Amino acid sequence: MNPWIIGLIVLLLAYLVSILVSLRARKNYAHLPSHPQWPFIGNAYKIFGDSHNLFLYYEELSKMAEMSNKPYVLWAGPLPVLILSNPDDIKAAANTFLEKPFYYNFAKIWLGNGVLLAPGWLWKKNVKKVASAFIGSAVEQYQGIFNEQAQKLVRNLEQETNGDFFDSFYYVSLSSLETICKVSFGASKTFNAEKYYAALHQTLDLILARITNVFLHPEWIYRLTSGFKKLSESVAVLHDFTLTILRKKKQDRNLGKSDIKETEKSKAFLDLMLDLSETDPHLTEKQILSETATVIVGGQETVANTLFYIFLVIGTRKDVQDKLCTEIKNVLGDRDVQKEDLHKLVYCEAVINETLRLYSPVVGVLRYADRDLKLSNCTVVKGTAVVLNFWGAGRSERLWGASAPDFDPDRWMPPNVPCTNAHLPFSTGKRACIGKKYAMAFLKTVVANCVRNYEFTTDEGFKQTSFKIDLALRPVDGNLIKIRRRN
Ligand code: HEM
Repeated sequence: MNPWIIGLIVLLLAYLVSILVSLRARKNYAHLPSHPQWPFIGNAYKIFGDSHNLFLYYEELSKMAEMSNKPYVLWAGPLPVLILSNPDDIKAAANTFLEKPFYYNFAKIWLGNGVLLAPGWLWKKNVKKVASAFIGSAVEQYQGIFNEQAQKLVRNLEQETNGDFFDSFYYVSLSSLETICKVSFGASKTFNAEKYYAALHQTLDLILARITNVFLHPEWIYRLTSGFKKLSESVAVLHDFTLTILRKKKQDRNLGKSDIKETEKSKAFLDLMLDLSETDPHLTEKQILSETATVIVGGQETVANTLFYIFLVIGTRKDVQDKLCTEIKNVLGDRDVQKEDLHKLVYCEAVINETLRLYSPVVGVLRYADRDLKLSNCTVVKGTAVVLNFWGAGRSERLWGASAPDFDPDRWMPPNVPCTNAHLPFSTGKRACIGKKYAMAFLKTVVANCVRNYEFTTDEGFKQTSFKIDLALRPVDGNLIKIRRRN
């Protein structure tokens, strides 16, 4: 028989089998909003294209879910992906499902089995150890680093006070990277933030390029590409930084020396991991490398994006900057931020929360349903990939009222009662962010320092800007600000 005909029959049979396997899910999800399906690829045609196209689709499906108040279903070929936007559904799924779908594996070459990517059983073993470096009392010890870094950012921004519009992303990225690296590595002399940043961004870009190209998903194909070679090289740069510092620390420990100076108030994340590894055989050098890379990426990209959006939104609102200035003056005057000040910066917290509600850097996360779960409008069928849609929950007019699209920090101020149930930028449930306390303390410290030194103005283009989903939410354009020294 003609080999083409044999190939076609095999393909058809595979297609029929996949339809049969997914019959139960198809029946369960038949009443949910979706787009028309194409043979073989289902709705996957909706996610082809660039990261801007991906955002437009995400926005469209979020609106469909909002209007119907039901989950949206996407068929990635024969595989169902259920997008949950209702906070109760999101919470139920986040508390039930520990596993992550295979898409996360594309970052394993870099983050290994660190807590972000680890299978459920390993995550349970390690999460408390990693999280112990970011609980309240540990974060309080980093306040000196936060002040130092915020002041450095203020100094770096000085060169942009010539009245021209500029893109603040590089400045805030470097600042958040240096901060999380100081917390992770301690005061290492070998750390070069610019070199680390270049490798980090090349790594993120290459992983994203793979996620958005289904032809690169099979491992054996990807390994034949130049992208794989480049990714291996940039990951090697990142791992070498950590390994050099880790091995030096180990050497010093063996010699009974410590590189922790008397003046350093906090213990670096790596030192904490090394302490724990003395009694915990699971904390191998490889595992410590993965946990450190995870903490650095967790604490860098998200924090940088949040600061970037804060500067953009406050630049459109002089009244918000005036209120921030009054609060900063009343709580701090001209002095450094101390840990006792953080809870008093109430309006500053409202500005951060409102920015995160509208521009959550992580628009959604994925979980793998390893069992059935009953929700209000459907049953999640085992084998489904579930998206927890934080963007949809944060912008829902049903939950936040008609003013949901507006930037309004006052909705967080008493006596107003915000819909905290639908505010999920740090995720929720078992695998939620462990860095929230760190993030809020650092963000407040930077905002206080920057706003008391500069007045921000945003380019008009920002109001019309659209977004793209490049792992984190990024604007397509219109992302420029202007700063002026305050008297
Ligand atoms: C505004 C800042 C931040 C935002 C919006 C944010 C958001 C998130 C989200 C949505 C997740 C869940 C990811 C998933 O389920 O796939 C997550 C997890 C994580 N974040 Fe953050 N994060 C922020 C800051 C930080 C910081 C500062 C650190 C470290 C110091 C950090 C470390 C982590 C880690 C280690 C995880 C994995 C937790 C686990 O799976 O157990 N994050 N973050």
